[in-house]
Amino acid sequence: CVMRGAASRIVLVDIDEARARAEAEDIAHAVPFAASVQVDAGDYADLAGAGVVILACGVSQKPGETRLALLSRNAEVFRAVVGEVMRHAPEAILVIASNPVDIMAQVTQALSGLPPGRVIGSGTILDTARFRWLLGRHLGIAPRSVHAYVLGEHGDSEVLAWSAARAGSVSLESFAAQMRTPLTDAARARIDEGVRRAAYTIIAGKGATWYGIGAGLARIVAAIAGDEQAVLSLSTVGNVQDVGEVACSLPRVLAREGVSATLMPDLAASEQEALAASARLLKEGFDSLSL
Ligand SMILES: NC(=O)C1=CN([C@@H]2O[C@H](COP(=O)(O)OP(=O)(O)OC[C@H]3O[C@@H](n4cnc5c(N)ncnc54)[C@H](O)[C@@H]3O)[C@@H](O)[C@H]2O)C=CC1
Ligand SMILES: CC(=O)C(=O)O
Repeated sequence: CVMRGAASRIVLVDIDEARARAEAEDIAHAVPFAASVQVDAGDYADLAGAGVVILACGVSQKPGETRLALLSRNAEVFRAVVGEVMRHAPEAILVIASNPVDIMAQVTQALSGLPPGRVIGSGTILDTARFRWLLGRHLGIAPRSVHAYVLGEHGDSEVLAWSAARAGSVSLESFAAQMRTPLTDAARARIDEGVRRAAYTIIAGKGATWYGIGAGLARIVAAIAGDEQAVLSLSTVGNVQDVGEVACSLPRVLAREGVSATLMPDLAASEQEALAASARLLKEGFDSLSL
């Protein structure tokens, strides 16, 4: 957020106050090279007047651990945190990053009582970035010119929407024919694995993922602050594939008031089935909690 000037003031609140102070100071040292942002550590009262509150607290995956395995521990953390945030920043849009992010977004919506469009899980914004990056590298074009989305869970059951993907303005099949860059089954499988397993690989190597999600969260904040009507793959509560009320990612329109609309891509039948299965898994996860 500092590097792209997505906010005028950032307050870090953490149960570990020494860590919050240290992170705030370290980040503040980037300010002279970036945007004029005031960065401090604080407590919940310092969130008063915030336009956006990002919830990234709780536990994270150990190497090999799934995101879903964090559910009961992070639901416990959110029971304590969401009430404090609502008490001090009732007007804020809540952006959720903690995993399993889709279920944590639904937990937050239930605990806060906010309208679904004002509680936004970062969902597959990061997986979509990974997909665009890998596709762009394979096709030899800039990731920004790849229009492709990952849908459903931010996790093992996620769905890469190959049939709706576009390179520039054309389908992947047309791109392959025009540019002589075949997208073989083996290449698709490699890209799928690279997207789906990215967090496991990075966590095995360095313990956590930081930069991709940081950039994704800053993109979300910028779209809200700039009232952009940007289309991003985000997780909010709604009925998906007739599964019932569940939070999972679809391309959503995001602006100052939060998510205002959802754009269901044209999917192949197998992708629709995979999306329904992913949504069912997330709903079962949420239903297993007693809030
Ligand atoms: N949605 C996504 O794409 C991504 C999600 N994540 C998730 O974000 C979460 C945080 O990850 P990291 O920053 O790597 O973990 P971390 O362990 O470095 O930070 C978590 C922080 O939460 C704080 N915390 C714990 N309980 C708290 C409470 N009750 N009140 C206030 N603060 C509390 C801890 O003191 C710690 O500083 C994890 O659940 C992780 O899985 C991480 C990367 C990407
Ligand atoms: C940790 C995580 O959820 C990710 O990097 O995708």
